[in-house]
Amino acid sequence: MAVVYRSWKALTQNAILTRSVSNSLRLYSQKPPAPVVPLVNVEVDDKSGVAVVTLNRPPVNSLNTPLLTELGAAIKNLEDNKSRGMILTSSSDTVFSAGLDILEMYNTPKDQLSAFWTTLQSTWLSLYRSSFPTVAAINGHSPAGGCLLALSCEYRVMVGPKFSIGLNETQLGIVAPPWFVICMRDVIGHRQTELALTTGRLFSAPEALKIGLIDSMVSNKAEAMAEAQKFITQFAKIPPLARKLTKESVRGEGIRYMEDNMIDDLQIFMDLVTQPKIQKGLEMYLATLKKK
Ligand SMILES: CCCCCCCCCCC/C=C/C(=O)SCCNC(=O)CCNC(=O)[C@H](O)C(C)(C)COP(=O)(O)OP(=O)(O)OC[C@H]1O[C@@H](n2cnc3c(N)ncnc32)[C@H](O)[C@@H]1OP(=O)(O)O
Repeated sequence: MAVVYRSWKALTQNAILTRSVSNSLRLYSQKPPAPVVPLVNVEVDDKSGVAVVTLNRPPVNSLNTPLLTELGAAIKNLEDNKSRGMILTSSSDTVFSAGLDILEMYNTPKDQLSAFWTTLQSTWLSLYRSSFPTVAAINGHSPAGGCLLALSCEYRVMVGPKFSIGLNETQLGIVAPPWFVICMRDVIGHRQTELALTTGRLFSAPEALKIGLIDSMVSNKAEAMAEAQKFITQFAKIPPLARKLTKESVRGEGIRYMEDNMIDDLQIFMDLVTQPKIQKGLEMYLATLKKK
């Protein structure tokens, strides 16, 4: 028995030695690890104290769990540091955000699907109810979840005329949840929301301006950033607590909806999105996106 033990031990030690030599050799032959690039960049202007939060997930800033987690953490950090304001924009020249990452909803294990949706819920809530002023500088297309992010800010400046924005969920055979609807309705009103959402319409920037979906149209990102700064500057003389409580009061319906219905909302999402018919629809939509 002792002999067997000794030889087994020798064998394992030998294996450890061989492994560590080959690991070292592998280390020498490997390229250095790629730097970890943040999915969300935050730059705070020293003078104004305004933070520019840039979505940075090429090619289209589709919102997956890691991106939403980073965005949520960035907002919490600004909240903790009593930020003067936040401008949300994109590192892409043509896309603000392509909305939710469809790959997070297609053929996804239930635990991941649930983590994805709860991350979206909590990140959305922290953006929607943030105590500091928020502006979306929409420097590219902004469908569905991208439009939701923009709607959740207090002011929208969009680069036009060629980019589009809207809640196009019905065109994909899915349904914009009630909190998406509340955001849209609070910005463009009940009638326009019903028309826009039932048809899944995407609006060009001039059309969006006409119905009040965006507040301003500019011709490039620099102009968008300047106008966003200007919007935030007007709050310099407003007492922050009065501002925060007023914002919470105006946005009370959306905030309460999420606080009271987080679990039901998750359950409805899971039930709906895992239906074979919806999965087939998402598969076909992904295929059309890839074929373009
Ligand atoms: C009663 C209550 C019920 C509640 C039930 C809830 C039910 C679920 C609710 C879910 C709500 C969903 C919200 C969403 O946001 S769904 C996503 C909708 N998004 C879109 O429709 C936009 C799709 N994308 C585009 O239209 C274009 O990509 C865009 C105009 C944004 C940019 O065009 P561009 O030509 O610049 O880029 P490409 O189209 O070539 O795309 C590049 C690659 O990116 C991939 N892609 C694009 N969009 C997405 C996406 N949203 N998710 C994942 N991947 C995406 C695209 O396939 C290309 O990939 P490849 O490079 O691999 O080909």
